[in-house]
Amino acid sequence: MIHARGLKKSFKVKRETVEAVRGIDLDVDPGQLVAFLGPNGAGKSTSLRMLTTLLPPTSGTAVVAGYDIVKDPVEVRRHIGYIGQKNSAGENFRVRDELVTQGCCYGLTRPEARRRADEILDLLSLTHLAKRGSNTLSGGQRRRLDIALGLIHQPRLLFLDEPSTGLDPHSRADIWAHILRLREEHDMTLFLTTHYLEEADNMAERVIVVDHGRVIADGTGEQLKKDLAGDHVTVTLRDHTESARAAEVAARIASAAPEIGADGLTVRVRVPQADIAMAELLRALENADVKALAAESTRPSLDDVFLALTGRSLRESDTPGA
Ligand SMILES: Nc1ncnc2c1ncn2[C@@H]1O[C@H](COP(=O)(O)OP(=O)(O)OP(=O)(O)O)[C@@H](O)[C@H]1O
Repeated sequence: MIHARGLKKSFKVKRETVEAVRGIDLDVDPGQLVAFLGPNGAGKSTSLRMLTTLLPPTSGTAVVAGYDIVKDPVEVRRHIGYIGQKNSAGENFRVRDELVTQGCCYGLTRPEARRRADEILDLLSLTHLAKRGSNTLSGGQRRRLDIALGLIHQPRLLFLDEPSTGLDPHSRADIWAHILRLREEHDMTLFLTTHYLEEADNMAERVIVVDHGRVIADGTGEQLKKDLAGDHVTVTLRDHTESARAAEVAARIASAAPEIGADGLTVRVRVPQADIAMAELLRALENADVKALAAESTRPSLDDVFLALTGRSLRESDTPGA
């Protein structure tokens, strides 16, 4: 559904060149739900805008929904939906009229556009709001209308740029319920950007992490966490003089060298499976006469994956892509 090779985009800003996207290779199969995750300025929107033909690439190629983004941009646009960060709905139209107008813009006859508008209103639970002005909708309702507008021509591939940003938790959950429904009931391919780690982790079957305009990780959330961050067990010791011995014991079950805390009272060790390893470690410490006061096991998050890859936390990262 998406095949990109060496996709690059740089912008000239005064005398400087901003390398927003530095060479992205990508293959997305039909039906996948892909989250494109990265800190502010990583190049997510620029990549999306190239794939949706809104921006020409500086170099590289991409075939999207079967058409080349440079040679056949009109065909690409006919076969995809794109929901940008800004509201696409106008201020002064009624919800259903807006959808019908959009349908006509895509070449549907007025009766076809009306029929399609009604289907989509139902799909996005907007039927009861059909006659409302779009400027009277709540943030979540308006976002659903944006998605509806992107679906009027029945694309099989939908790009969403930060679909849930700026919404309250309830509306975010609601948007996600609708996104998942689109995928399940209509077999759509969904490619979305987000910087909400939990959303990417819980909802997407594939997470692509970008940083500084490059893909730095690609896989299921579980795979990335297992391969790149791993489970950890942290033991708090009674006596800091025992930390070296505790680390020695911990090293026997570790998948990486144990870390001793600055105060010498904690030993943190990466393990293949935290629940099994914790019991094993406590037993081994007891056998070695090392007294443990407490033990805690932690499963990694996607933020730990990002930290392992870049040395920075994704939650706090706000670095420009250049
Ligand atoms: N039109 C432009 N002119 C100059 N620089 C730009 C332009 N558009 C984007 N950039 C720069 O390119 C880099 C990537 O921006 P982009 O918007 O793609 O990042 P992003 O990952 O989508 O960030 P965010 O999560 O904040 O939306 C940033 O450094 C940005 O300032």
